[in-house]
Amino acid sequence: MSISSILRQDALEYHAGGKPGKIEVKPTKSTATQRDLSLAYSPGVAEPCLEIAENVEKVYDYTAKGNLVGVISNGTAVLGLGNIGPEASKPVMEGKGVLFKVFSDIDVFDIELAVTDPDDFVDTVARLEPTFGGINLEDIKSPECFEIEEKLKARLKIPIMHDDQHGTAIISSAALLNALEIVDKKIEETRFVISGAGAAAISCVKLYLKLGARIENFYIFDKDGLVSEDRPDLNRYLAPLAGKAGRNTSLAEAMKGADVFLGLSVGGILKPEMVATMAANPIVFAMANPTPEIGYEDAKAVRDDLIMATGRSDFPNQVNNVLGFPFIFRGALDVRASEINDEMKLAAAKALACLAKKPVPDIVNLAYNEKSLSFGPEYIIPKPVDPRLITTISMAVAKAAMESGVATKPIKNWDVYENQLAKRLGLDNQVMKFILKRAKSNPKRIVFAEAENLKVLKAVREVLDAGIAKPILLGRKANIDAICEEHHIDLGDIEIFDFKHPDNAALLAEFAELFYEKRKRRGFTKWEAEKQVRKSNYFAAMMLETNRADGVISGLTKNYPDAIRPALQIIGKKPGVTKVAGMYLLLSKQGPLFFSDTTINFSPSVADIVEITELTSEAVERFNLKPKMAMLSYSNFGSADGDDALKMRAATAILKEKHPDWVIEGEMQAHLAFDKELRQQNYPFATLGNDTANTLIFPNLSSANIAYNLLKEAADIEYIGPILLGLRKPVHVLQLGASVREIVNMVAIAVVEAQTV
Ligand SMILES: NC(=O)C1=CN([C@@H]2O[C@H](COP(=O)(O)OP(=O)(O)OC[C@H]3O[C@@H](n4cnc5c(N)ncnc54)[C@H](OP(=O)(O)O)[C@@H]3O)[C@@H](O)[C@H]2O)C=CC1
Ligand SMILES: CC(=O)C(=O)O
Ligand SMILES: [Mg+2]
Repeated sequence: MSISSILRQDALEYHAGGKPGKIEVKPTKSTATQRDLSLAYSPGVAEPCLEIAENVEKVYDYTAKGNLVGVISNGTAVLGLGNIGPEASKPVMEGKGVLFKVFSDIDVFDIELAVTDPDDFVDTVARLEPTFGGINLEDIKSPECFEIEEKLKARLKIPIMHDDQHGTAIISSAALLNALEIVDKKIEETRFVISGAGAAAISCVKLYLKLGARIENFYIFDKDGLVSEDRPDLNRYLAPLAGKAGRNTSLAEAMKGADVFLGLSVGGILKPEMVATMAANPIVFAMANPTPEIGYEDAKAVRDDLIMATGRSDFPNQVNNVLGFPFIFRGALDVRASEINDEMKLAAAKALACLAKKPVPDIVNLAYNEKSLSFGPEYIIPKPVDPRLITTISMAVAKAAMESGVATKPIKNWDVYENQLAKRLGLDNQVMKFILKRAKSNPKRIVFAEAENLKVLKAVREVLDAGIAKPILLGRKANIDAICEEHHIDLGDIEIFDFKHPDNAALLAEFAELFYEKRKRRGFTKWEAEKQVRKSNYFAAMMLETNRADGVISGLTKNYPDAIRPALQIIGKKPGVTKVAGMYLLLSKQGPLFFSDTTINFSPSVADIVEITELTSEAVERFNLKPKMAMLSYSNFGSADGDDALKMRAATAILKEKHPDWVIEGEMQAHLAFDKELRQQNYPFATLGNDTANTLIFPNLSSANIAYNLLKEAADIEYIGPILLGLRKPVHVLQLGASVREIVNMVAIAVVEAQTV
């Protein structure tokens, strides 16, 4: 498998385009004014300098050191490309910087050193200790890399890790343990063939031995052949790993009957005919980059019982140290660990292996264009884009650092730490966490009107795992079971209601009668009523109406007006309410934003706006938030007199009078809802006061709908909705194509609503 010429051109253009390279330095403080500059530099900068001079630990308070990692190489073993020199290694080191940033929010200076002598290398790096919170050594050839790491660890008090050794060992161990579990083999009895006897390979072998593998079961090859006792050239790192088989044993011979092949050498050296001779259910990790020892498809073509992994992202099972280093360093930096020790490495490997067995978040399936990743031969290890990696691995590493006594700044509150980690990737979602917690405190019966659907069934599994509701599924049992079986979804003994089954004829008749009573003066005949309640979303609404369920989730496969109709016809509005409306929640970086009415009322009157705002305020409070409402328009506090401006002005006046304690202001342009300074300068009377709005009320459906759709697409903001307001009991209609996560969120919202009905 070679890199195609198109890809080569793409890669070169990618790196050369715009500003050459992949990273830049960005200030984190305001530099807009002369005053800012005086603080950032002279004279202000002298103050933190003096503080640090007095107490060197304060460098963590006043500089970027605590979040800064040096990625340092001399270019002697760059990927599988060999000794190509420090300049040629720079794209890889910049790349590593990018991965540190996007996966764990760690800042990196990449440093390429023109030095190969181990002692010179150590002296140079040791002198950088004041700059960095941690040091990631990268792509340094063996055996020098071992000596370099050992000496630096002895000299420095910040965490240091040679990633090609330990990152690779940790990640491949997690994948190996899971693969062995799938093929039901014991590591003690597993026979390994290792291609490569360098930094990565030696470290992997050592960790596998710690996990229970036996040294006599290893056949390790380098350029000169088998690492065997009869070789006089073995260095002090390799000699203890030498086997008894003669040095002339070939790779092909060793592969016969082998259980595991691990490639950490160069591309293309493993032949399909060798894979063909391996033991039953063989495992091949061809991890050389960018070209693996054998291509994924070439290996799979000769063995259909093979579990195959590579270091690349374009095939299943990417076993690459990117799954480790960002999160290992995150955990180590956060507890200000003095080193990265074996306990921390093993904790990372175990956490990673466990995570692969948990249900895969939708966002990961989406990223890989997969319908349903789940633990098995094609998914032995989580994907690098999995948003749970940061919390799972970093917390495990931080805990292990504390337990092994190397943490100088222990974590005091793990919930707070978990939130901080999630926030680093913009995953902070306090609002939904609150709703999920509240739902769990008193789970309600939620009926899923469209249960013969993969996404719904996956959501139901998550709902069961989270304990937020008692799901009832409407659909044919055989169909639901078939989908679950195909996608390895275990729903246990969940209630499945095959409502059209002859056994349920009496219930259907009862519902038809009730529906007829409700709608006979709205033109429905008995025959039509019987027909309607045989539709799943009518049946679900009937279950809710007759207290056989506490909430309904429907709509995923229907169009919105069709899906909402049964709720309006059967459940109807709350007493005293004349309007039903739809609200969206956007989880913006600044915090949650509620938009209303995005879904139902085309051109609401002043009275309608008042009612919609009241319903919205009540719903926002259910999220444990105080509504701070901006009544939006194109005019500011009477600056224009168009119909919509007048409408929002009048509605604001009524609401202010009715609810004097509310935080509500208007009419105003959308930016004023967020720009406190501008508002205070020009409209100091505006009672949003020192706050920014969290609830936006729009003058009509077009503006609300356009605004939230624009934001969610252009600004890539996660959203939840539409949340129906004004119904007597909780019914929520999903948007066509809603994701599993959105469905789960809607269930939680329905449960919390049902708790207060
Ligand atoms: N997927 C992942 O996460 C990772 C993958 N890797 C990959 O592993 C490989 C090795 O990296 P690293 O250990 O850092 O580098 P090293 O230079 O330390 O080791 C390379 C090893 O490969 C051996 N080798 C080279 N050519 C052959 C050959 N034809 N047959 C058998 N052995 C050979 C070398 O033998 P000799 O000692 O005789 O020179 C050496 O032992 C690279 O391809 C790298 O991309 C590395 C880290 C992580
Ligand atoms: C992934 C990595 O570090 C390597 O291939 O060298
Ligand atoms: Mg590397």
